[in-house]
Amino acid sequence: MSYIDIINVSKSYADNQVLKNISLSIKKNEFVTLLGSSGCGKTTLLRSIAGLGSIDNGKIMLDSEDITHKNPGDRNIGMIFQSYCLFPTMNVFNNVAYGLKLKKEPESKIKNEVMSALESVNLLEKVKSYPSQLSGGERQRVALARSLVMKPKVLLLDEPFNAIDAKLRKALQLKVKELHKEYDMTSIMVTHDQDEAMIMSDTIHLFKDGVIEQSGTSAELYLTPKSKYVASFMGNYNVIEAEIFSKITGGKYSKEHTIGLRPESIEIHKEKLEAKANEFILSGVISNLIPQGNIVRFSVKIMDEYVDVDVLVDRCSGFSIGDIVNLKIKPDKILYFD
Ligand SMILES: Nc1ncnc2c1ncn2[C@@H]1O[C@H](COP(=O)(O)OP(=O)(O)OP(=O)(O)O)[C@@H](O)[C@H]1O
Repeated sequence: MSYIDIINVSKSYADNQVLKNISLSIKKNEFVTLLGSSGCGKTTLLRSIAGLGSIDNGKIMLDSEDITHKNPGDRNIGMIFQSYCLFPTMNVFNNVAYGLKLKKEPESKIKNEVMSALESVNLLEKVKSYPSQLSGGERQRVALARSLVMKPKVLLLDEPFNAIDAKLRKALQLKVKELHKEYDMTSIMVTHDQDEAMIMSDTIHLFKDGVIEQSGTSAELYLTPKSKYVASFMGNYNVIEAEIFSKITGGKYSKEHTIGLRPESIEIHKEKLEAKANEFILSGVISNLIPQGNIVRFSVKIMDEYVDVDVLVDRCSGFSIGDIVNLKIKPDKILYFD
């Protein structure tokens, strides 16, 4: 049973059609990400759900109610933007209390709710500070508390961690997930960062030019991408045209296909290998080694092509640039795209 239904939603700005008949369903308490490259329509859809932008066609349902034409203030939806949007002349307490004051809630209730929201985001000690006295991460947490205090049914997050450094970003991502559960919310986040989408989401909707290219869990999108586009977006797939794959493997692949290989699914060996049934053993030369945290990415030149292979950092001793190596590719690791 879905909680939010986006039904055949379309939107154009002049002759630029930004949303092309989008439909998707979101369950209660789900954490959903709208993922895609810049300009593909994610924010336009998020703003339509919030009521901050109109749509040309279609319907938006929330908890079985048609909210397509409802005022933003009547939707019980909270929104957090990349740019925080805090009031610079108000201290943290008053920024967070703003919405409750507008609703003319009693003073004692406002105080309790604000302090409890600030406690949730670990900011009690900054209650009297002004936005200019806070770091980017602290400002974003104030923005989060300001939304939480209104106890929205739905929380919308538009690239909320963009302006925050990598370490704090991780901590805030986990905090938001924790609060999403604690406040019993349904959350929809827009991002162009696939790692962030994979860390946070129950379901990812990957957009491409105003349509949803694929929806699923992060594992589904990563392991079974339905197209070359999804594979390139979700991971660091080697995407190889059939003609070239036929050339380097000596096999025969239909020209209509493109081959996808995940770098971590390819084995790399210094010693000579015997190919078992349907396996490929390809010889090449290491042209580059790029450390990437817990893995090292090897770029291996085979004829005129480069294939990326990921190896755990503690398994790469003994390999150097210029070494001749053998790659083993198992048949069940090969993906075929039309
Ligand atoms: N108010 C507007 N008037 C005209 N065109 C607009 C308006 N808002 C957005 N657009 C255009 O609509 C397209 C989609 O914009 P949108 O902000 O939804 O993309 P996005 O996927 O969220 O991108 P980004 O990640 O860069 O924010 C873009 O081509 C953008 O220039």
